[in-house]
Amino acid sequence: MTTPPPTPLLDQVNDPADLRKLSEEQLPQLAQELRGETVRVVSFTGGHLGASLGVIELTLALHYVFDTPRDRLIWDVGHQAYPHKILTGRRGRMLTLRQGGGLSGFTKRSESIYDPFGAAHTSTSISAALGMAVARDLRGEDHNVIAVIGDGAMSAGMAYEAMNNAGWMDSRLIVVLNDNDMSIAPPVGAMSAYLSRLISSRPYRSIRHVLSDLTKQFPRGLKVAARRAEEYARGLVTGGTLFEELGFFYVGPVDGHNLDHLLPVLKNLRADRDPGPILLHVVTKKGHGYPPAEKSADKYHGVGKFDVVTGEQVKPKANAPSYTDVFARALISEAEKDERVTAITAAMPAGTGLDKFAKRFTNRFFDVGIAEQHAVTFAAGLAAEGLKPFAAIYSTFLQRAYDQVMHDVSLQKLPVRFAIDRAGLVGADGATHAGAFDITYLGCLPHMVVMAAGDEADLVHMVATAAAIDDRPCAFRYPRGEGMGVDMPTHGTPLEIGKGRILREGNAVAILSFGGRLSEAMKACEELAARGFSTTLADARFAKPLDCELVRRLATEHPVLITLEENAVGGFAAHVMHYLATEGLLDHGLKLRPLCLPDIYIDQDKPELQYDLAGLNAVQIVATALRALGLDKEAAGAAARA
Ligand SMILES: Cc1ncc(C[n+]2csc(CCOP(=O)(O)OP(=O)(O)O)c2C)c(N)n1
Ligand SMILES: CC(=O)[C@@H](O)[C@H](O)COP(=O)(O)O
Ligand SMILES: [Mg+2]
Repeated sequence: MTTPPPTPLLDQVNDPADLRKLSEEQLPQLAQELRGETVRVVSFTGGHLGASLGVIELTLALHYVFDTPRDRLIWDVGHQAYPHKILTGRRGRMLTLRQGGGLSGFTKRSESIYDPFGAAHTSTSISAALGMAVARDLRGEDHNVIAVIGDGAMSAGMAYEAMNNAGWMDSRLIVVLNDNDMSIAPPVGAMSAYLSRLISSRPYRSIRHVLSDLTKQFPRGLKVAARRAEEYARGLVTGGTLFEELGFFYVGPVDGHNLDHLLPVLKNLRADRDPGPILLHVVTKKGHGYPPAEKSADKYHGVGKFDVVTGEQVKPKANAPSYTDVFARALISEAEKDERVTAITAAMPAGTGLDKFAKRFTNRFFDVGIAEQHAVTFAAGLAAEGLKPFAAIYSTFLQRAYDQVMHDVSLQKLPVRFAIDRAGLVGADGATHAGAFDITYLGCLPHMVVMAAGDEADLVHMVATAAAIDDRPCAFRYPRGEGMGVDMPTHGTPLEIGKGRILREGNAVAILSFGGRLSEAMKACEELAARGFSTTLADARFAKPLDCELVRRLATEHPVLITLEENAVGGFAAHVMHYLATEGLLDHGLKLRPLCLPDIYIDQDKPELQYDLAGLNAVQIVATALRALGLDKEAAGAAARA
């Protein structure tokens, strides 16, 4: 390990109050130290490096000028908040970032008073900031509220809903648009093109111009009125920027890496007491100041551990293809057979594997931006016209689009196929990104077929099944990470709808698994067999329609039935229990044990440890079975050996 470069200024900064003791002349050096420290930390922990490197100067300038935490600073997503964490008393814990018991990879209210609002899903910051600004006004207080939102996050409906509301209200609010011309992938959409035009039509101002503009700009009301009068007089009725038309006072674009520009602008915004929202357009570069990040296509959006000198990332050797890759390949194969197959992502082309689909079928691939709600209804429109849309959306992000799934898809029985990646616990991203609820929120919708892949081969068949289901919507879920290493089929074959499969037969215990815990269920069966208990293992494949015949058989032929799923209470087990109760199959002594995610939010950790906490690993399945068989002592012993 090389010795980290000295950080004499950063060492003096435990919190923003220390930062404000430094002179402005010292800030460029501090920025350099902060950048080096951010790179160093993430080289050990992995994480969202590129976004953080892009806001080093902005973070320094905001904390230097504003009186945080009294002034509220809200980072959209929170994935760019590593330098903010370093400056706000968390430097000593940075090496625990994204690890069990450590710092979250996002902003989190319970972590620091400098995190006034938690995040991880995009585009919430302006709404939250407006709420805080209005609360301040109602209380008669006078602090500032600042939201920092990226250009990618600006593509989501929620950001526009918030601007629409803010522009109409009188609350004093500062929105910093951090425009690095990147989302996770290159940004898409008309708004992105508009921002580029805005920047090229208004090149950076020299410091002399910035200052003189700002002096002229305040008080804002007068400036706006004067400019409007002049525009109307000259017949320029097209108005100002889109933001101005929405009621914001637009300032910029400003070079977000130039402290000589940022500081005076921010000081002016701090001094401004006029009502209404301001939008400061700051232009930055994702990955700025770290050459390997600047050169890479994704600007080091999300990285594993890496070598600081070369930038080379440590990629653990894969033992099996990832579910995401299997899905992408299977979908391409379906698209080769049927030209109606189309694919939609909401700004996650690489994460969902659809970047591969995009290369092969450019015209049938749609990246709609960070806009899950639109993605779903757009898919509904495609389906209404007879196409076969696959909306590939992470389980956690599909939560955004619930009404669209219900109202636009399920109610109209439109055959949209939901490819739900990141089902279950996801590791380092923690609770915000866990796919914990989709079986519940999809399983209760009429018409919806809900499948979960027990292994990667079955995922191939589920893609084929989804392509074949053309009279109603369906969803298939699969976890983050590698498959089980099973033999892969050469092509997908549609499954019989609502039919599960039996993988091994026994008589003491039945395990009915739905989805990605199948491998743990298999291990549990081996362990139970070693203890002399024969187990039936079934893979339900469908939560809806449920394989009632299979459930009935398992319930009537075994004294103990365990259901297993990576979803919260109210998911697969609820369907099984509902059926059993309705049919009177719980009236004769069956010991039913539903194993699902507990009713808590599980923070970041290694997935296997998260599942330990959730009680969904093989040892806990075995302990559950032994307890149900009345072998409490053995169960305790089995659990203790974990
Ligand atoms: C609702 C939602 N959809 C998708 C994501 C995944 N995601 C995280 S960051 C990001 C890109 C954000 O781009 P931008 O706001 O420009 O920030 P940058 O990374 O460029 O700083 C995306 C798509 C998410 N966190 N939340
Ligand atoms: C911040 C964010 O929401 C994404 O970058 C997310 O962390 C990606 O997760 P995966 O690594 O599972 O694609
Ligand atoms: Mg961006």
